[in-house]
Amino acid sequence: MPIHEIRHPLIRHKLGLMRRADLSTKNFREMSQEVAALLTYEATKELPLEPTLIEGWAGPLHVEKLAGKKVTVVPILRAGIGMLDGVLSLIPGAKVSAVGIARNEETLQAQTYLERLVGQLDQRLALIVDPMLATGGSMVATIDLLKKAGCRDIRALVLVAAPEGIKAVESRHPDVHIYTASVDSHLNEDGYIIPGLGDAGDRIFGTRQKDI
Ligand SMILES: O=P(O)(O)OC[C@H]1O[C@H](OP(=O)(O)OP(=O)(O)O)[C@H](O)[C@@H]1O
Ligand SMILES: O=c1cc[nH]c(=O)[nH]1
Ligand SMILES: [Mg+2]
Repeated sequence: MPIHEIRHPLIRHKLGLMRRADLSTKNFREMSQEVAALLTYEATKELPLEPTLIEGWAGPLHVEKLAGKKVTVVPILRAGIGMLDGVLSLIPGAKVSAVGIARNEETLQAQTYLERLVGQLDQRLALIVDPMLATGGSMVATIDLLKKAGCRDIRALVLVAAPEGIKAVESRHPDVHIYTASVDSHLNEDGYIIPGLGDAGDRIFGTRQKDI
């Protein structure tokens, strides 16, 4: 099942606060990072481990370490930056590949303006971060770029997902697992998620919020 709605009490509580229209920019930013960290915990639950021999305080000892692919975090600019540090708080050694995509407000088409993929993506697990999965256009475009660069193990972390966006990702990229704090009801006529969070980029960057 490629969609994972993480119904952890801490996530439910924080997301409930984030839905408040009067939440300050500071608190919205902090909670975006906190929920991102909690989603990271879930998205990495099945990562393989391997035994390694270390010198412990009482002598040689077998412990476990992460095996296999290293991680690249892929924030979709701008709003994805609001989740980046939350992921890095748990995976501090990860590489970061930035993708800049802006949704045209009239057509809702995703337009790519930056592609800065680093490292050997064919040997890495990519964790895409973006607060909102609405029509799915931005996420599908990002996955297209990563696959073109050879990446085969891709997971998406989003704060809120609309059924329309989930369907779009599932039909184009059924191998990509989506981890979200909430599957919301639907999109409104302007392509905003209901109940959603409003314009996540504006709330994270403190810019004007569109009248929706
Ligand atoms: O699923 P979609 O219909 O593509 O919509 C979701 C995208 O829209 C928002 O970004 P926006 O284009 O507003 O850019 P910003 O992050 O620079 O604010 C959001 O952060 C997603 O990237
Ligand atoms: O609800 C939405 C949809 C797209 N982008 C946002 O920031 N919010
Ligand atoms: Mg925005």
